[in-house]
Amino acid sequence: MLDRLTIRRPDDWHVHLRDGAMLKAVAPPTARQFGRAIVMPNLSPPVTDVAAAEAYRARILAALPAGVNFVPLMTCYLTDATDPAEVRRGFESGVFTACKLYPAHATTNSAHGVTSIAHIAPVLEAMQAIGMPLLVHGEVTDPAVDIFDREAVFIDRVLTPMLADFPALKVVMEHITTAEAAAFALDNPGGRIGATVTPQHLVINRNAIFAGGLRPHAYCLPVAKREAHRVAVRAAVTGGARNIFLGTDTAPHMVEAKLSACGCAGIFSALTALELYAEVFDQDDALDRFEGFASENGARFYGLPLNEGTVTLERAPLDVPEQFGAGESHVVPFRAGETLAWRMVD
Ligand SMILES: NC(=O)N[C@@H](CC(=O)O)C(=O)O
Ligand SMILES: [Zn+2]
Ligand SMILES: [Zn+2]
Repeated sequence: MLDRLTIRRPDDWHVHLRDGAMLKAVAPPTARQFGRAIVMPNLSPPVTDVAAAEAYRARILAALPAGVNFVPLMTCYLTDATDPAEVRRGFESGVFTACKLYPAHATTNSAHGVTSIAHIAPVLEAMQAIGMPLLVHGEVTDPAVDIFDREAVFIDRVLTPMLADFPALKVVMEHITTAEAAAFALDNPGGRIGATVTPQHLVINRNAIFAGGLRPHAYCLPVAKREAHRVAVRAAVTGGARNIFLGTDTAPHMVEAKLSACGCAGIFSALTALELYAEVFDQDDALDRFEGFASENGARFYGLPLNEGTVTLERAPLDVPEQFGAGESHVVPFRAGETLAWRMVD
């Protein structure tokens, strides 16, 4: 039995670092585990231009301890009014790595998101011309569509026509949760379609949200689906699909915002991200495929060099803290109070 695993330094291709005091708290754990991270732009106000992204990047770097080797990769939040010239300038100057499509009102801080793909057609034209990836929160917002069907319906109604209209556009299906999304990624291995998968969607199904009572800490978007979907997504990940990569979607919210009559969506996993995934690969007898998922597939999709250096994990119990941050106002991590089977060796 393998008890120690050394892999190339991994990247997290979907992270929410927030801002202010929260940024100072959550940036160091992500930087401890990962060489780079795609930083989501859904601040309020959102990061919609080059100047805002440069300023945010500087705040992220300032939140890290001296000497930490971590590169935040910035994204541009698309709105109906995004200027294609600004997107192009940001990408060509190395500030923007990608653009993020939030359908308006699909998730946290998406009120300024896109109301129709037609409104961003000139932006998508520019992006496909320069090879800039589009990162998609892939859920429709039509209130007539059941919340558990919103991802699958998005593939049919939005993603498929968009890929036909912009035949060279590279797209990452973020935080996939369904058999339909996993199949779509597996059917499109050619380098045009990528997908990220969170730790929670490999571990929990929708029962976790209602286990003995309402469980706000198991609530994120896209919401966890029924067991057959978890199994399908997990099989694609631990089966070694080369266009599926690590993206935690670590999304911290203060406990009072989670435990509310209208609780926020988001699960915080940054403290133990690698350990959560390692446990999944180990359970599926797929530890030999963990490095591809964590450290290679994403970089290859984005056309970035693989990281130098390594991280090591060992098979040893790791207690997930009950809370992150002292006092009444804190963040509750994913699987708080549980013991994981792997731990990163510093
Ligand atoms: N995943 C979540 O449930 N929440 C994210 C937004 C997102 O990634 O959709 C957040 O910013 O809190
Ligand atoms: Zn999202
Ligand atoms: Zn997210």
